Amino acid sequence: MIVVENLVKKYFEKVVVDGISFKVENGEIYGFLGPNGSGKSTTLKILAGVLKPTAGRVEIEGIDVVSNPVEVKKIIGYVPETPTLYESLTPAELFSFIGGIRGIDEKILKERVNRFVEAFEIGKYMNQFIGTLSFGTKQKISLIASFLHDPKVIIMDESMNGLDPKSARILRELLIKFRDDGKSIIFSTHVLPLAEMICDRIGLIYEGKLIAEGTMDELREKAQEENLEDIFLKLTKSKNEMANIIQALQEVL
Ligand SMILES: Nc1ncnc2c1ncn2[C@@H]1O[C@H](COP(=O)(O)OP(=O)(O)OP(=O)(O)O)[C@@H](O)[C@H]1O
Repeated sequence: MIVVENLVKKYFEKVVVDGISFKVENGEIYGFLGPNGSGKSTTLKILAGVLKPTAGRVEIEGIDVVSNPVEVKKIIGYVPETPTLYESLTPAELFSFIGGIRGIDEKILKERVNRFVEAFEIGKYMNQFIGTLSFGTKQKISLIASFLHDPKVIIMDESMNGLDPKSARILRELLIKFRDDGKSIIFSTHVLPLAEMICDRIGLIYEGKLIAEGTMDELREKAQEENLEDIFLKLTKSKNEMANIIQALQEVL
């Protein structure tokens, strides 16, 4: 379970996360949506213990992220927006290294690696330097690296980016399985149909504030719109601007 209370992050004097609170239960997929620059990555980095908050509290499975970052890292799988991997290792070496530092039993590690490598079809790259691989392949390696220790809590920042349709589908099915296993999952995405399809609840962040939260039905009720794209545009006050912007573009093009 993830509990976020009155979270604030300032960069110098600029407030980019402005007192947000939410929970992600066990066995729940929570979609974290918002326009560019609204504070999603910053929030997810704080949840993952990568960044310190200016104020507020985050607990993961009852453990405070700020005072116990090492304990928290044992139980979370964090997939950053841009894969940050050791470019001079091969995927095989990276997974073995992760198995070592995470203390994963060798037999279990081998089984998990084989299963994920097969699912994401990266077998042919296992002995190639990560630095030479495509963005999408690095993204798959980053996902596998974050799942190998079977984390209770999964935090993913735009992790569908770069994945081909088959791998995106595999990841979607995997997230549903993780939810059914009782894990807490939070992910940010701009792929609204994906969020609409698999999220139990969605939080909408705008200029650092959580402006709406709920199930799809609750969001439909709040925005008086049917699909998530219209809900998103209405609640982020973009809907009325769109017609003017498109009109202005048509005049110059
Ligand atoms: N290291 C930093 N120093 C100063 N400002 C930063 C820093 N990192 C992020 N910001 C600012 O914080 C705000 C929120 O950024 P963040 O990356 O969290 O947004 P986001 O919602 O994830 O956006 P996107 O959808 O484009 O990925 C932005 O205005 C960004 O410029």
